[in-house]
Amino acid sequence: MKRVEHIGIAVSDLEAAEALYTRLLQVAPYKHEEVAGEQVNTAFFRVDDTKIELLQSTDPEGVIARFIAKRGAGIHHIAFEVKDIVSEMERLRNEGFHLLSEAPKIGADNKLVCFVHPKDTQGVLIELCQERDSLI
Ligand SMILES: CC[C@@H](C(=O)O)C(=O)SCCNC(=O)CCNC(=O)[C@H](O)C(C)(C)COP(=O)(O)OP(=O)(O)OC[C@H]1O[C@@H](n2cnc3c(N)ncnc32)[C@H](O)[C@@H]1OP(=O)(O)O
Ligand SMILES: [Co+2]
Repeated sequence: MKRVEHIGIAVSDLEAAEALYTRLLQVAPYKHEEVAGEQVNTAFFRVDDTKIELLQSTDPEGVIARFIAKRGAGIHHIAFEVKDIVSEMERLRNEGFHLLSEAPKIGADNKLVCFVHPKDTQGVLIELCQERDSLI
């Protein structure tokens, strides 16, 4: 794993959360993107060499909506950048971690992503991500 690529934060009102993080970080979001496959709208802020990813559900039954219903808004996942997501997935499977997809999925910001079940990681949802342009 190379570094923390982003921290995902589940929010119920993206516009209000964006305004708040803009005030907090003193920087505007550099990007908005809908990821239909994950049923989310996102806004991204740069913080040094990492990012904050705000996530609002586009579906009342989506994972972000369910997370907020159960736990309230807040930190949803930590994403680690990896060099080769397929081999990292294989390594983690061999280590006994339960991955939430068989293969990498399309994420936001030009990434391939996959998730490790929070039950295997002390209650923290972990995302792996790899830049799509850097595919090996
Ligand atoms: C924008 C695209 C991409 C990117 O490029 O960065 C993203 O970040 S997408 C982010 C949204 N997508 C995902 O999170 C996909 C992976 N997540 C899942 O598949 C599910 O959320 C889950 C982790 C498998 C949980 O789903 P499910 O089992 O259906 O939900 P429950 O609500 O029943 O929860 C079961 C259990 O797990 C706890 N939980 C749920 N989410 C989290 C979380 N983020 N962190 C920690 N724990 C979590 C939940 O509280 C339940 O616990 P118990 O109540 O104790 O059973
Ligand atoms: Co993410």
